[in-house]
Amino acid sequence: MTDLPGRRLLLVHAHPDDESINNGVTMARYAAEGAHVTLVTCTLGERGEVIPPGLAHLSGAALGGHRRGELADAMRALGVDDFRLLGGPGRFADSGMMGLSDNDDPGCLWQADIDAAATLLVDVIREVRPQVLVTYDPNGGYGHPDHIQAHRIAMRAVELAAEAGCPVAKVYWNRVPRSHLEDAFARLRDELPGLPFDKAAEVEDVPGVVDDALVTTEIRGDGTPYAAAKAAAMRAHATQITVAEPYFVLSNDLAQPLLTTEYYELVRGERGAGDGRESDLFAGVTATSEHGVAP
Ligand SMILES: CC(=O)N[C@H]1[C@@H](O[C@@H]2[C@H](O)[C@H](O)[C@@H](O)[C@H](O)[C@H]2O)O[C@H](CO)[C@@H](O)[C@@H]1O
Ligand SMILES: [Zn+2]
Repeated sequence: MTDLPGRRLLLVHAHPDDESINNGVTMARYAAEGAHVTLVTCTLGERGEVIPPGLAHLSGAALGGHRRGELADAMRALGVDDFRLLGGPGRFADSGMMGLSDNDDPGCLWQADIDAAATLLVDVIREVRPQVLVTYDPNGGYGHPDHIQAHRIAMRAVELAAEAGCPVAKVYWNRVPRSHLEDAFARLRDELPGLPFDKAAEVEDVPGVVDDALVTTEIRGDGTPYAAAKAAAMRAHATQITVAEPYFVLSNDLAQPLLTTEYYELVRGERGAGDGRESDLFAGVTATSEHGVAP
């Protein structure tokens, strides 16, 4: 694998928009630094709600196709050109929110066989040979069936890839430290009267919120072009997200902070040297002949 850029990052997400919300700064930074960034999205989000009234007619396959276009626009904003749908467009349907009858759709991600879906992701790992993989925690951040399955598929694919001689050196889960969110929500509540939003979400509504001690790594984007890139990528997902920096809402119209520092928990692999949190997902990834960072 000598023709690949040195550093290779793979992100596994459930729907178009999750990548920008969770990792927009991270993806933009590493793409700008010349790393190879690969996004795998598991569904097209065809069971999502639609915010703009002018697009309210979109549903099902039409919405899925439209969100595929939003994803391409978001990737352009982040400078990422390798973005794929797991198993190809429409292979796995959006499962809907937990508890809905949509979850019983035999073609939806929630009903997918984990090993079969993970094998599709192993094909990507064999091709790209990422040193680092990012996905959700076991609860998918907030309990959405597709997020939970994306976690299960990604973690199983890492196991299968290692057995096949394609180890992923470091695996991270998306996280947000509670204390940071509490400060950000305090500011949001103060500023809410001047915002184009009526209500604020709660700290516990934010996917992946955990005690600070669990957060091993932070990728800072404040004061960099990567923060603006993230906001532009989130705006590209206009059916799902309305941005009024430094805040945004989903279709539930509950305002939450648009985070320009992104946080992670290292769950597999060795932390980089030094005290405190890592500031680089590739910290400690040693150059090797096959999978490491090129010397
Ligand atoms: C961020 C995310 O994962 N969005 C999912 C989610 O969408 C939410 C859902 O429609 C909910 O009913 C709304 O209240 C909330 O505002 C939405 O963010 O679930 C959708 C259906 O599975 C999915 O398409 C969307 O990407
Ligand atoms: Zn999602």
